Amino acid sequence: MTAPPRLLAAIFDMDGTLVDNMRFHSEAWVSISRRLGVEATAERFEREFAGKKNEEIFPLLLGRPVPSEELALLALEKETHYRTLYTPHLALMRGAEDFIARLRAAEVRLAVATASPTENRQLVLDGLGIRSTFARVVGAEEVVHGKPAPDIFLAAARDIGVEPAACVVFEDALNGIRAARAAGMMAVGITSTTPPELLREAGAHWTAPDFASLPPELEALLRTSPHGKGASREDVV
Ligand SMILES: O=P(O)(O)OC[C@H]1O[C@@H](O)[C@H](O)[C@@H](O)[C@@H]1O
Repeated sequence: MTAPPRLLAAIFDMDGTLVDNMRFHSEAWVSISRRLGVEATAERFEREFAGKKNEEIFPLLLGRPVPSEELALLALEKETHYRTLYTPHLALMRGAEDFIARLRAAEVRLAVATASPTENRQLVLDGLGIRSTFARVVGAEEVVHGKPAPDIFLAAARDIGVEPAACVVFEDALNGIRAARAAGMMAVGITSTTPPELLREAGAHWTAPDFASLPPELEALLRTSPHGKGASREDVV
């Protein structure tokens, strides 16, 4: 890869990245699929649907267009079930607090770009008291196309005033990694949900199990930030 001029912004996916919650989403998806009489596995949600918007997932799941009123009811049912399952487990991903503090100290701009709807964002970002950490939170309803379209990451970068090539995205979903690459950003695959080799195949430059075990290349990248200690471009390649 060609090294970016600097690291100026970090854009975080929320579900599966800032928090380790994808198994609760999958459980809620499997449960609503069963009720609707559709065969669907947790793996299908994690590999094929994760990162897409609910209005994109339900028509794929049901194999037909879903009118907006029906869609709103289905989404409410799935998301309410997910929140009931996940709320007792609410916690930041391992190492996230320290890593975010380091990014802030390095004056890296921070944003969240998530396919999750408002109430899910409230649960995680307000529930953990981290919303004000981010200069911008872009949600599903603000873009027409969910991941793997680049729209949500481009919107985040635009709103925080950083060119895509100077942004690094942290993502756990294959669709999210593809979206980050389509946006022209660097991509780190967090392996909470998907094996590292699949994330790399989708385009992740690096992978890590969590924020406490980030690869050395990322440390070098951090040194190219406004208050980093100064790494040469070659260190990052
Ligand atoms: O973009 P994020 O934060 O990974 O959110 C994705 C999730 O958003 C949820 O609302 C969907 O129901 C999930 O199936 C989806 O995976």
